[in-house]
Amino acid sequence: MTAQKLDGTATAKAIKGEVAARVAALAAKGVVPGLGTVLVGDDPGSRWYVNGKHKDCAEVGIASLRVELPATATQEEIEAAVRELNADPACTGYIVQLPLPKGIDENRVLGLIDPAKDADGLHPTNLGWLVLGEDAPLPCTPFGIVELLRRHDVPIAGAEVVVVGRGVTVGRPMGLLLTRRSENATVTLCHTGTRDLAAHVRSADIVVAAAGVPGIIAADMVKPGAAVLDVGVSRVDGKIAGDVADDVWDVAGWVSPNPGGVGPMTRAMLLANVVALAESRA
Ligand SMILES: Nc1nc(=O)c2c([nH]1)NC[C@@H]1CN(c3ccc(C(=O)N[C@@H](CCC(=O)O)C(=O)O)cc3)C=[N+]21
Repeated sequence: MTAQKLDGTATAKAIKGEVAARVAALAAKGVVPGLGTVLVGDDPGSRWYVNGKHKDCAEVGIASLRVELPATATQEEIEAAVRELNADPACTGYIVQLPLPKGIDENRVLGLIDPAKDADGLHPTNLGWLVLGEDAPLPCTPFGIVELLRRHDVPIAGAEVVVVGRGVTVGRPMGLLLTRRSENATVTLCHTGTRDLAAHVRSADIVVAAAGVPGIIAADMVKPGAAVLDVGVSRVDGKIAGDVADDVWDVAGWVSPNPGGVGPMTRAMLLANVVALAESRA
């Protein structure tokens, strides 16, 4: 094991400390930020994530509001929950836990979130602000990946980055974020239609693996010394399997473990987004 660990657990803890200090400064002005969550159905994984978010809030002094709907909830019922949080002054920002049950129009629900309360940064308006280079809540996972790299002094400016996966929560916004002037990376966005994935990955100084295919990034695809971020979350025999094969640690310069890498950073940036929304309103 030669690669250095991109320690998401420790970095998230540091960020939570910074968020707690910002929450305390807001409290001095009489402002208590509140994070809302909308959980539909009883998927144990989703429930586990949402519980974690409320635990994180308690740790840093953010109030939390929990909305739960049964798996049988209709489009109208979910939309009503969103409207209620939009109107609730105690709710600074909120998330609708994805995925929503089959048959629900997810994009319609996301589109109804007040962009000024979009803790996930996934509202079309906020994705648009990202394209335009204006300040707005950032999608938590890409935001967390940038912070994880920065705080481990991995050079980003001028780096060749290969992102594997074009999903809306990770891959697509990751490319937008890293190509901003402030990050200045060169990004190649690979996906299932990419003809020669290995050739692309081999040229990368930074690899963001968000395909959701266990072990898709093999050691012989990685440039020696590269930074490899493992975003994939698959379950194999009840255990979390990332997109990055174990022997990549022998070749890479940095690797984010999974668990303990990008996941805790995603959670920390959600808190950072909520406190930033509260600050901009205070
Ligand atoms: N609206 C919405 N926003 C999200 O941010 C969102 C979502 N929906 N749906 C599901 C995905 C998944 N996600 C994770 C967050 C933290 C960990 C995490 O902290 N994992 C730990 C432990 C993993 C374990 O042991 O199960 C780790 O990586 O160390 C993982 C996955 C957020 N998501």
